[in-house]
Amino acid sequence: MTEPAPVPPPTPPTPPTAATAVAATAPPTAAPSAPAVPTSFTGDAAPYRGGDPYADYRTADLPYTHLVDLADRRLGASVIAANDEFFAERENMLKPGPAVFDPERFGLKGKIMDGWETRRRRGTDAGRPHPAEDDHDWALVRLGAPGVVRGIVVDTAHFRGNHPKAVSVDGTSLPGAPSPDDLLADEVTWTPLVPRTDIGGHAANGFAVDAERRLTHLRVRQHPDGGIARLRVYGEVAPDPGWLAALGTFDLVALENGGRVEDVSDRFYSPAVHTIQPGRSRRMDDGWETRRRRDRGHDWIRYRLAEQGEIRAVEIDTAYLKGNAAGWASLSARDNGPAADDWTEVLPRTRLQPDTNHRFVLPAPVVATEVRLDILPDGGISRLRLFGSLTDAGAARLTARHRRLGG
Ligand SMILES: NC(=O)NC(NC(N)=O)C(=O)[O-]
Repeated sequence: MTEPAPVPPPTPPTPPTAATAVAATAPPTAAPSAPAVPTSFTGDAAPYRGGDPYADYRTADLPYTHLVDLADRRLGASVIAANDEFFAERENMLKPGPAVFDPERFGLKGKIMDGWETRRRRGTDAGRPHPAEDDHDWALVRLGAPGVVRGIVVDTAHFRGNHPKAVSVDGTSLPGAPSPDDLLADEVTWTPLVPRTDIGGHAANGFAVDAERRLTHLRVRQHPDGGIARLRVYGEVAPDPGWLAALGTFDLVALENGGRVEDVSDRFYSPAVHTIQPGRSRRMDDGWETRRRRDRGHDWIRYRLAEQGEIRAVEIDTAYLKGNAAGWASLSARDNGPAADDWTEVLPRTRLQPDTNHRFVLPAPVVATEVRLDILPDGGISRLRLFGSLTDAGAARLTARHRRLGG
């Protein structure tokens, strides 16, 4: 079976976040660029003058936004501590979707901002009213899954005169579930990901990251103070091979286990990566939904497994897709090798029901590194689960990668 021709991604109709804005136009297989290079945004944005607050938002196409956001709250990321959050809570930084701005909303402490915002720093006395050169605010972020960071977006949407002058970001890797105090201890070594760099207000400030290490936590600093609307940390999940070996059978395509979406026919309503997120979908936009097709084609997603695995059981869930669930689905698999283009059908075209989890035991285990889901003719699914275990070769490669990344 030959792979269907991809349908080009559409232009999103509404003003999006930095992350979704660039995701919609980024090439799906672009390689990350090497050194940490800031975007060109610096300085204040103009004061808000009414109308669409995103009209003068500054953003750019960034080559790493097709990767998974390791700081996605839905993957389990959390801002576990910050030294100050006087004006706005640190947790806002990891919310999915664009930051919201309502010019009329004020609370008892000031303007309600959809981001993490600290108070204004002051100097020591009347003769030195300005903050010292090294004064800064910090927040500690636990990644949703340990991984290698390829790019970071510090989104200052709506922070026009109160964004930080500069930011810096460092990463570390600690086992287990370290507390904020554990992370703040002197002996923790931090790898610089983004050196202290001036950034712009009301802008998607993007940084390519060159750090070939498996990281579990980030330290975000704003110099000397200010507000950050959203933090996106793009990269590749690096699962713990010891954990996967202990589990034995697990979901080979789950994001948290190192599975990923390689390409997809349609990104119109929701990203295909939703189909491999943890847990069951909770509403329609938590799954993957395509446009209504008016041609004779069909939609599809191509996935890469955590490593070479043996798939034994499959779940295709259409939860919350009721009038728009895929009509039929089929699954094909291929294994890396000389004939890597040969797809083998492992689940024949099968009728799907709306809002239903469908379970299939495969007649024989299927060894694969990639899987393609075809849905006919269009519509959506909420989750795909591919249960099985790693082959010996897959487990060995994963262990070697883990060691290479300092795990
Ligand atoms: N207009 C403001 O946003 N002012 C202050 N911030 C909030 N959130 O009120 C400040 O000092 O940056």
